Amino acid sequence: MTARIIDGKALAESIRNKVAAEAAELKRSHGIVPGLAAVLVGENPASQVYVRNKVKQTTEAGLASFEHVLPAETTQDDLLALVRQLNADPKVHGILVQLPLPPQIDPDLVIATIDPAKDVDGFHVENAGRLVVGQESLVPCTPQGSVLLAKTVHPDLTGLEAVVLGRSNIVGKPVAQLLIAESATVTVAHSRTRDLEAVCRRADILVVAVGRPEMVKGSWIKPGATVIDVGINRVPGENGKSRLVGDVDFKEAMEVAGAITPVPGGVGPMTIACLLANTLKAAMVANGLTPPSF
Ligand SMILES: NC(=O)C1=CN([C@@H]2O[C@H](COP(=O)(O)OP(=O)(O)OC[C@H]3O[C@@H](n4cnc5c(N)ncnc54)[C@H](OP(=O)(O)O)[C@@H]3O)[C@@H](O)[C@H]2O)C=CC1
Ligand SMILES: Nc1nc(=O)c2c([nH]1)NC[C@@H]1CN(c3ccc(C(=O)N[C@@H](CCC(=O)O)C(=O)O)cc3)C=[N+]21
Repeated sequence: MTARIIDGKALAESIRNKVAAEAAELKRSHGIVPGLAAVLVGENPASQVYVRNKVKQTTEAGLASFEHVLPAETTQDDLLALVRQLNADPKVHGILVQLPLPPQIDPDLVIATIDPAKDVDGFHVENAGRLVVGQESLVPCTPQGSVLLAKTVHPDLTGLEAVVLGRSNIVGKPVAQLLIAESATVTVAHSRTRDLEAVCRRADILVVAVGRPEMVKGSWIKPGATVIDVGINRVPGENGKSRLVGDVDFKEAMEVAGAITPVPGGVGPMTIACLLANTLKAAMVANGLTPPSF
């Protein structure tokens, strides 16, 4: 069997087009341009790819993009001062502080300082808590994108066996919460899980976010399962160049899975599309308007 490849690029493009149309209408009817401020501290190579794609797609969707690139030595106080300034800026509806941050800065404190209404990453405890209890919130982008991709294969996830490999606050845990909300039966596996391979093999939907290049092999996958590969890993490629691979061994998985997201072209583009959708949503809610669903 050869798995169907889930086209994250195409779905992301359709979401971005919808954001662009809604943003144009918002500008025409209310004179509001949703603004996204992104803060990058230091020079993490993975983060730079993200920033580059993000700025381009933000402006293409008709949103305003405010980039703040700070040196790696930036103090925590200086970063917190910038976050407070962005909280107070009426042109800024969404704030994203790129993670990871350099060691002198406490990421929890930075996230806690972001106005929850502008927290388009959905990392603030207020948004994380709202997601858990099922209240309206800004939902983390990568988890939102991952579940939207799974739903292209299974529009109704009710009763399906879902395994999430990884329990980080930014990916694994919110993915699990979204799958619970979709009425899947959810198992969260991590580095202390016993017999990981057997746990993964139970999954109808396997979402992998471990940050280990090609760790999940074909033998870990139930025949016909849907595999959502969140991993973005840069590994040495041919003639000195690097290439991107996921956390799943794509070649092996293709032989077993029913459907799989590629890397690149899977979850990555969806993360950015959902970020733009969250920024539009934040701008509309800030102005007392009802945002569309995506
Ligand atoms: N596509 C996108 O837009 C995005 C992609 N990513 C990618 O997703 C991946 C995960 O990111 P993130 O959640 O931030 O990573 P973290 O490092 O924060 O979390 C990794 C999780 O995987 C678990 N884990 C690590 N090694 C193993 C192992 N050998 N066996 C079982 N479990 C293991 C850890 O377990 P434990 O908790 O026990 O330590 C942890 O829960 C990365 O490749 C990252 O680059 C991230 C964000 C966005
Ligand atoms: N506060 C915060 N929020 C994040 O969401 C966040 C973060 N920090 N730090 C870094 C990670 C990583 N991340 C990516 C998003 C999109 C692509 C992406 O667009 N990937 C494309 C293109 C890759 C390429 O250009 O080759 C793809 O997979 O097809 C990659 C990586 C978001 N992250």
